Amino acid sequence: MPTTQPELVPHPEIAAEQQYVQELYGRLDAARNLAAQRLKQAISWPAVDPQALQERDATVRFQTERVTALDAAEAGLCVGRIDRTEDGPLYIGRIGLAADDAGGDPALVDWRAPAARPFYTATPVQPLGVDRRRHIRTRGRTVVRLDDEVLADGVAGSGLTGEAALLDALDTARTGRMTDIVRTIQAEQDRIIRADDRGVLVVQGGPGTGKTAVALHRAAYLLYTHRERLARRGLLVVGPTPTFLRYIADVLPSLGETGVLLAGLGQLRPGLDARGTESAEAAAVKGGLGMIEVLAAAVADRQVVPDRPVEVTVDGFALRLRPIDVRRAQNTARKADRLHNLARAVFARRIVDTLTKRYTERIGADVRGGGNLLDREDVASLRKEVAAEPAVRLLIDDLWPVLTPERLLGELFADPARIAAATPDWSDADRALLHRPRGAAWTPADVPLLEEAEELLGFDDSAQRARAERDRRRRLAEAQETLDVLHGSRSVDLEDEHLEAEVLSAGDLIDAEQLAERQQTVDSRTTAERAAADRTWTFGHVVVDEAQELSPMAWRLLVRRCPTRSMTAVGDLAQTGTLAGASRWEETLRPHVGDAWRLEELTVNYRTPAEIMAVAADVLAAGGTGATAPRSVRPATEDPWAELTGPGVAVRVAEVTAGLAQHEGTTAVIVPASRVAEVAAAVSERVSGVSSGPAADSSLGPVVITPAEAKGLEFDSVLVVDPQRMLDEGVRGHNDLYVALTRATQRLGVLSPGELPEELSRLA
Ligand SMILES: Nc1ncnc2c1ncn2[C@@H]1O[C@H](COP(=O)(O)OP(=O)(O)OP(=O)(O)O)[C@@H](O)[C@H]1O
Repeated sequence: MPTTQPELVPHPEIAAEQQYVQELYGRLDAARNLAAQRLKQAISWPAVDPQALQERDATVRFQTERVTALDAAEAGLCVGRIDRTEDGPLYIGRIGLAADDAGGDPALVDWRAPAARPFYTATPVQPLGVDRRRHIRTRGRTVVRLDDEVLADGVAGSGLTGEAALLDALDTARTGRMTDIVRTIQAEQDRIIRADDRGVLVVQGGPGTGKTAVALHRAAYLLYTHRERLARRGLLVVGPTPTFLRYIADVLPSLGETGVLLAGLGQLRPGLDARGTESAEAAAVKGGLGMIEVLAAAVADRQVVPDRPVEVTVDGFALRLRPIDVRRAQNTARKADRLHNLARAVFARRIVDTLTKRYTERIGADVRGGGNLLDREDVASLRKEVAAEPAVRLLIDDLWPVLTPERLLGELFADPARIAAATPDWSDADRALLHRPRGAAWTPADVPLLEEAEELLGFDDSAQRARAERDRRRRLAEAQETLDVLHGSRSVDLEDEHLEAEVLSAGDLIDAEQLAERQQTVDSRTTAERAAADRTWTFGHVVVDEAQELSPMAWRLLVRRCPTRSMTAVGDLAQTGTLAGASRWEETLRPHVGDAWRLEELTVNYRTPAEIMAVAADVLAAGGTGATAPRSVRPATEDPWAELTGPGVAVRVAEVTAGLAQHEGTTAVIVPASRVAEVAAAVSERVSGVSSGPAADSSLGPVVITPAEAKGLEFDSVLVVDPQRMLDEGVRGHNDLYVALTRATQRLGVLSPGELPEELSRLA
């Protein structure tokens, strides 16, 4: 059973632990000094050639990462210890530190190492060779609290690991930034964090069960366990919104991992930050797999066959192109290459051939009725003339334009006629959802479509490749010249002929090809930077948070970026807010990964106090999904409440928020989308530091946000406004209200202008 040592009565062993922890910090300082010294040395290495430069960059990067990881380990370096029946105590911490005796246990074991596992999973029923577990809490470098659990007595407890330390951590006021949970990871979470990385691991869990925490600690675990592979291929963490990404941004760095790419769905296309908004229905239509066909049809629609002959004038001769000529050129091009932009060259060649033929027929015809008078060379020069004619180029552009994904989609969405042509079986209502003015901002739902379009269009890089080849030849020629100069100059400098024979010239050591290669510049970007800039980059592992929100098209994009399917997806089907999001994991994943996925569940809610969760559970039940609410681990210190405000709801919200903002920690006012402006204005008048919308930041003051914007976040105080409208307005209204109610870590109030919805009768 857990024994908690109240802070006022010092634990008898606190001084001994302080001494050990002090020693650990001594080792940390030594490791940090060594890494800093090595970094300094590496920076001053002379980089005589690109190879040395590359080696220097790699060492600098390695030592920088080491220093960063050691710096990150400073806060809470040692998290606890296990006393093993056979082998004595083992200290667990944020990093591993070697002991003086290389043969024995390390002074500190990294929490991710296999030896640390019993710290998180040993129970009185299954003690795994552990007699006692001790959680050590430090402030700065000072030990302030010890919490012991005796496991050897076999008395089953609450099922929680280090309950006292856990509850202490959960009661801490929030700062608006998520923190790591290395000290108090629970057994069911540990199992998921360390699970095998093959295939897609889906983690389903209710609100507050630690899905985000688990996903991020799993990322850190995988980086530790498969360091080399993941350092090369990179690890991508996908979150729903920029606010959410900011909320989780500190966790991996605090675990010493800085090389991870965090991206929202709107940022998965390099060079684009899609933050446009659109209706839930439009996003749903764009998220369906039916869009694959629509895009293919939209591309085919840009390959035009005119319905009557067209004429083009070359050097005063009108040359005629019949629809059948274009159709033939089109068929040949489509057979030659699947990708529109690459097949275009074949199409253009066929059109130029046909026009050249017409041209030769016109000017080479023998007036006396004999054969064509032009020889091969004449025909070749006429062909050149046709190909260079601007009118011919324009015609080819009309019939088979070069398309970027942005152009294809922009022109498709802006033109109802194009939409109709690409969606033969769609209703007019669905077609109208795709329509938007030209130049409107791209939305997150557009990103998978732009990427899909890129797959269909391809990119004709022949000009780029030709340029690269020309560059290579130039470098080669320059290198040869350099070597020639060196060779020519050596006998001038050396008078002794014998000596000259013994001196190796540059040309003997290196040939022009090698020298040219070394003149190429070295790419010194980190893996994450290179991955972020390259749309063809494939990741070693992808972590998806709030995975229930992903549309089928978004899944398709992510699977393309991770062909090994080594993915972790965490989410909650009871919180799905988008129409295109998941209702069943099986249905969502099978089209993309077949059977290569498995499900794990988290069942304990660490965030929301039991009394608040009981209110949320009623809403969940009324939603009819059949899902059960997770079990809360702690009681509320204040009961949740509701108040009927009448029509002046915004003013009352402002008054109550001003009161809540007096408490320590963060405050959120969660409102239906149609009330954001009114409520945000009223609250801003009363309280300072208020922010709202997608960029809202609770570390600055109260935030006024929608349930969609609150997804994944948590706040000490939550005020839910107009629950009835939230139910009516959301496309999955019960899920929205459920999300809103479960954001609170301490206190919850509900303000309703009219009658409380039946679902909240517990608060009446
Ligand atoms: N083992 C743990 N020790 C300490 N705190 C924990 C632990 N597990 C979860 N928490 C805390 O509980 C809160 C909820 O965790 P998290 O946000 O990861 O839950 P979630 O399942 O992603 O929730 P939601 O579905 O609402 O987004 C966080 O403050 C997190 O730090």
